[in-house]
Amino acid sequence: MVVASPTQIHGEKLLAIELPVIDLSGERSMVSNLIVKACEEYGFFKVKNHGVPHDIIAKMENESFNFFAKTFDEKQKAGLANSFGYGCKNIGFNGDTGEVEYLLFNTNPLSIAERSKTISNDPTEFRLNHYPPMPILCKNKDSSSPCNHNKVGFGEHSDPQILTILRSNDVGGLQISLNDGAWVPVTPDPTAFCVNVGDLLQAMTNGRFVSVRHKALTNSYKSRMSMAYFAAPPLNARIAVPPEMVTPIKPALYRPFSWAEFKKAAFALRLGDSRLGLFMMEVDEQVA
Ligand SMILES: O=C(O)CCC(=O)C(=O)O
Ligand SMILES: [Fe+2]
Repeated sequence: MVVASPTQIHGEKLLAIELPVIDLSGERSMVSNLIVKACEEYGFFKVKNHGVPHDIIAKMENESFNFFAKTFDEKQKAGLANSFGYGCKNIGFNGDTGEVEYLLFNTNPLSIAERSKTISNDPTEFRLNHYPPMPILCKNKDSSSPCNHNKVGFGEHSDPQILTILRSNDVGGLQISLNDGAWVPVTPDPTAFCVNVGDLLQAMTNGRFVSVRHKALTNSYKSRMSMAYFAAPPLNARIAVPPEMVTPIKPALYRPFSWAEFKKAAFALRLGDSRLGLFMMEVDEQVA
């Protein structure tokens, strides 16, 4: 790991470190060990050699840009961003906003495959995020360097599901948060996928894997396009830690809950709120 000293920008600590990149074509047990280590250390890693053909990804990116280039009225025909639809600047239903527009899909079992109905009654979600460039007038007119401030596109949050797989074009903006409050910018790599642990996986591993907090910033010169697939269980799935992960030194942190219960709680909170906090055991309830 390359450790750099943090820089301070607008009162925030930025840290340039190399985040784990895992080659999925490697030997299986070695790949598993690297994934576990990355999930414990960061709740985040990139994968290369994932096997998804480049032309399919390029076609999706192209279609995404075509969609977002349409007029606002046209885009609104996709409907409101409920389980499927178009959203602009508003994120969720509790007043969170950002410089982002997005298209949300339910990966509908009917259109994907009849068969998936048998394994899920809560189709997982898929989301396209478009962060248009946000030009900002330079206050310092004498400055010869280009003005490149960043605005918040998607505010700080953790993903509620089990796992997120995200791919972006070659424009940066994604940052992940480390425990000490420092932010690590994720170098964009259109050939790789970013994988991050969500809240459910943190609960299922008794806090061993971290649901990483992250955000996306805009820049003043180029659009960022990201595609995220959120893997979630069926609504009635019971989220609980396997008994072997509970020990006297590491007692159960969360009470068991269903994904439906968790989703309901998440909808009532703001983007940046900690949802898992609502499901934490009281200290006197924590039994090994
Ligand atoms: O666009 C990005 O890089 C982050 C998007 C994100 O965090 C999300 O859609 O949950
Ligand atoms: Fe996210």
